[in-house]
Amino acid sequence: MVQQRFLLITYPIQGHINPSIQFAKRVAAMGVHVTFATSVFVQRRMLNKPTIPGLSFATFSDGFDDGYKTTEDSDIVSYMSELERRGSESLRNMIIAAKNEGEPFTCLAYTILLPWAAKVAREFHIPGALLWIQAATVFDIYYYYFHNYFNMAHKSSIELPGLPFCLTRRDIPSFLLPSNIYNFALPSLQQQFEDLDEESKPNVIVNTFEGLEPEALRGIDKFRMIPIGPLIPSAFLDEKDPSDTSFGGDIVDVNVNVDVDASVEWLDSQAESCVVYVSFGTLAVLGERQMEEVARALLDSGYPFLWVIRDSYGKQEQEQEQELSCREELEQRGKIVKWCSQVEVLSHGSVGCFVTHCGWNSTLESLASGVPMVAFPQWSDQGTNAKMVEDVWRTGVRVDDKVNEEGIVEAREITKCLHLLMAGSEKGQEFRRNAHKWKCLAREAVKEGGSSHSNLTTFLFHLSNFQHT
Ligand SMILES: O=c1ccn([C@@H]2O[C@H](COP(=O)(O)OP(=O)(O)O[C@H]3O[C@H](CO)[C@@H](O)[C@H](O)[C@H]3O)[C@@H](O)[C@H]2O)c(=O)[nH]1
Repeated sequence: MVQQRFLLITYPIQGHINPSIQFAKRVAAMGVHVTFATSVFVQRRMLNKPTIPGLSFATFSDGFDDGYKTTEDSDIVSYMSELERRGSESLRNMIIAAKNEGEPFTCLAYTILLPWAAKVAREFHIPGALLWIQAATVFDIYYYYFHNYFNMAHKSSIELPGLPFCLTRRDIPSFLLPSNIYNFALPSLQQQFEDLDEESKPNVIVNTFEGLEPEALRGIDKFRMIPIGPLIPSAFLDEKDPSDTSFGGDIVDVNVNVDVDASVEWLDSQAESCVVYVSFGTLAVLGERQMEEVARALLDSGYPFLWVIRDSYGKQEQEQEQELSCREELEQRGKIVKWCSQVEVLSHGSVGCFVTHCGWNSTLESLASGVPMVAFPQWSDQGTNAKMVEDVWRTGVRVDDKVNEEGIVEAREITKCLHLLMAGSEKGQEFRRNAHKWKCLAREAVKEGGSSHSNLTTFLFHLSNFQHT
């Protein structure tokens, strides 16, 4: 039997690192050797990288080994092309070196925004595998968009083949809307889909599970969609490995003193299901006015809260963090942190609901922990995820983002959503019951013999057969 060796490359941001590092750990636990590669800068800042048999780490330079500080779209566009140039070169070198050492890679797996990795895989005749770290539904929507099924410039809502619900503008990934102002993502995604079109039945490994998105997973015949999620540390899924309590890829600024235990210690002092947990992920930067409205809602609604307010990543050093006007009162009534172990927080018994931007990882982590959500999407795939949270899985309520012409969701709207989930209303109880149901189904999927576990085993088996033929 050929020893399987994966080279897994991931785009250097937290929302991509977490699921891919978890994928690496799962695959390594099945006897595959995995080399996990991402940028020099990000890997230097990763806290507690896992040390498990079969998993090793490699870096490549993206041209910003001392950090990358901008959120300007034009800069990101040039970053992406530099990443492609340097990343492809490094991948080639890694593949050649491994071959020369007699330990050649047998699969090159890559996450989204790195379509050039597929080209390198083809160049060396190594099977490539896309690890799609967003919802299967989002994959389908992009597929239909790039195959000219719809254009939101002329429509206010659409129905797509295989998807059992209608999508309005706010449910569509924001990059596909006429209002989109970012140019860095779409060309890369388009390239990805064009590359997949060249293959006859490409494998797409998806961070979801069968019960969660059955129609989307089967919607497009052209692909073999392989749901293997949720990709969450095993300890939070009741799996066999209780020692796996973190992703192991937290990208924390070494200059920021982060006490990750402080949040859990504070949660320990709170009553059951009474805390509102608030986080908008690792990229979104809420404007000053929006932050004030969230703060007002937390104070007005009266529930204890844990709120993650990160230092804004793109902020220049000379810029001051904007201080909230009611910061002192907030500190008295709840807890504000710069970072926490979100998976630990969500699995804590005192958390009653999650105010989330609906990044795909946060959405899955909340589902797998049985925590109902106030969906507060910002951009990218988050509107689609919010749609499913509210209307498909029915585990939460979405803020009405049409309430204010400036695009600000006002405090009273957020407060209304919080009361709906926290004050024992009939609808809130229904959402809580559903959240519990999805938690059980997520756990079923990943346990031995469950659908995600079996799918991953089968995928690895086919891959090793491929090498024999
Ligand atoms: O204090 C914190 C805050 C976040 N996290 C973790 O960071 C990850 C955040 O991922 P996600 O919820 O997906 O949000 P983003 O960081 O915003 O992710 C980006 O990448 C995702 C995957 O492609 C997309 O779904 C999002 O829209 C995009 O913004 C999750 O695993 C969280 O558990 C922590 O551990 N502690």
